[in-house]
Amino acid sequence: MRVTTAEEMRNLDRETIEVLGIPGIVLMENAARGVVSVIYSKVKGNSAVIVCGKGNNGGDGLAVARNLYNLGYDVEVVLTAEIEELKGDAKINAEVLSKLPVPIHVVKSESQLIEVYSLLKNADFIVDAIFGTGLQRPAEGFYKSLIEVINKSGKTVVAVDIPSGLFSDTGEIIGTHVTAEITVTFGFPKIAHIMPPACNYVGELYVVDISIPEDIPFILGPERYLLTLDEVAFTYPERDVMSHKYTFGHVAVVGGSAGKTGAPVMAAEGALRAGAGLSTVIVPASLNPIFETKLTEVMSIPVPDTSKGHFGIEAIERVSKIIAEGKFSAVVVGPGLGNEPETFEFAREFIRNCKKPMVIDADGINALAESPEILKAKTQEVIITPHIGEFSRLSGLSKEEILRAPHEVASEFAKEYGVTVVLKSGRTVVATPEGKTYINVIGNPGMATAGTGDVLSGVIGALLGMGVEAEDAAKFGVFLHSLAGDLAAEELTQEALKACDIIDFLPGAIKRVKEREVNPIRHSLPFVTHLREIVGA
Ligand SMILES: NC(=O)C1=CN([C@@H]2O[C@H](COP(=O)(O)OP(=O)(O)OC[C@H]3O[C@@H](n4cnc5c(N)ncnc54)[C@H](O)[C@@H]3O)[C@@H](O)[C@H]2O)[C@@H](O)CC1
Ligand SMILES: [K+]
Repeated sequence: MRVTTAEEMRNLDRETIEVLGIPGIVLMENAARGVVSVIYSKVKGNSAVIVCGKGNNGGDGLAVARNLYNLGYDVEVVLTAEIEELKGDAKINAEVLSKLPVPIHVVKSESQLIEVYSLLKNADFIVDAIFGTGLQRPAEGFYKSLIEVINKSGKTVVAVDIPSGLFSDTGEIIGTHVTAEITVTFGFPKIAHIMPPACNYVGELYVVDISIPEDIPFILGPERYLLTLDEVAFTYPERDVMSHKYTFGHVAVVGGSAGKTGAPVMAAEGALRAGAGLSTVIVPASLNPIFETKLTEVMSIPVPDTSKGHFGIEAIERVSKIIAEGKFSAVVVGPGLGNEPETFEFAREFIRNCKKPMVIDADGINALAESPEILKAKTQEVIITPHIGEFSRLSGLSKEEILRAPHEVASEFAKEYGVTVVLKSGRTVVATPEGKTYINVIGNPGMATAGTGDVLSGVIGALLGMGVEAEDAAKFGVFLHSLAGDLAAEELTQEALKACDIIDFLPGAIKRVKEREVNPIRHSLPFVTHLREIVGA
């Protein structure tokens, strides 16, 4: 499913009305009835105050008021303009409502906010329809105070489209805004619904199909999607009776250094659990006895090292030869490599030489920071999996610049360097060399613990090793890893979760993904859908 900006949504609304010929008032009614159906099934109480602004978001609110009234709710409306000042569909809805016994309090000045506060205090819940996608600047003066009064009331707030004061196009907070328990949005989620910190104030997100088709070719602008199971094009291959281990690929993990022997092990075991037929770690020889002790199914190939327990330049030729001549179908380079200058030189040269599909992670990425152009010369499938700090070193952007719009910076980098980027954070973004982005909304903060990135690199490596294209391997790998993290947290708590648990819960995640029925009807989501249902996890 698309994730849109306010302008893209306006274009979609306009085209649906003008080209398809669905009247705006129908879209507004669909929107309002979607909000009401969420209220009906999710919100306790039967008295509501609907706070309406003077644009179409307010128009939605007025239609919500009528629909709630029709269901028997006790409804009062606060409207920030005279009915005569409204326009178009919002005005029609205000005129209709004014003929019903629903009190409409016109409130335009701060002095009236005491009265508003007592109205709110007497209601069971509030519907916030002050601003939607039309917010142009931070809420100030009267509007700022109105929003503060809503927040101070302590009542359950259902936001229409977006909590008023949040700006649709960014996860950044631009000013005072409503904090909602539930947000019901229309058509498609907006960036603010998905990206932090704004998404923290949205509450439970529902998306209503208001009759705007997803595939209208006239949405220009960057292709930005939620990472949903439907977007994940990959399905595991059937395991034929005559399958053998090489049928499912052989992943090589190049990494490890003194003090960091766990990282390649987690990557290699993650790869096996994600379905790889074979998995081998290629490690500094002086550490090999440790690997031999730790590993059971995973094999190890020791390579002469600096004798201080990390790879140096003398290992370049040997490792390159092992990879070139071995039956490896994918390579993961980076887990636990360490950051010695000679190790970085090893990593750069190895990456330059390697012709197999590869995942570059951790210190493999740090090694590229001084010469990222190495990536441009790669012709095979390449996926880089930086966290924010690694991406900052690689791209030269500050962490603040990255966090402002991770989907945009990841997309720019992927296009410029021709690689698939998995930019890891609480909202991991997969960006393709064509510039498409997929934002992951599953997973949990319990996964912010050492080693989870190593597991992810192994999972993605396994998929690449099965011959899956980089984009699908990255998307499916991120999805599966997050789902395993959620299943692990459910059983073990977020606090206790550690990286190896994700490996242990991969089987459950694979089972869930395989069990999910693929519905033959495209976009066959119900009329009103919770974010989690959309994602399919
Ligand atoms: N046909 C459509 O376009 C549809 C629109 N829908 C609703 O319409 C909304 C968008 O409506 P609008 O474009 O009318 O915009 P909004 O209703 O979001 O708000 C715009 C109004 O607030 C004013 N405004 C903006 N920022 C302000 C600020 N900081 N301080 C004070 N005033 C400010 C604007 O001048 C305008 O009057 C969507 O969020 C959605 O709720 C839905 O009804 C579905 C169909
Ligand atoms: K709103």
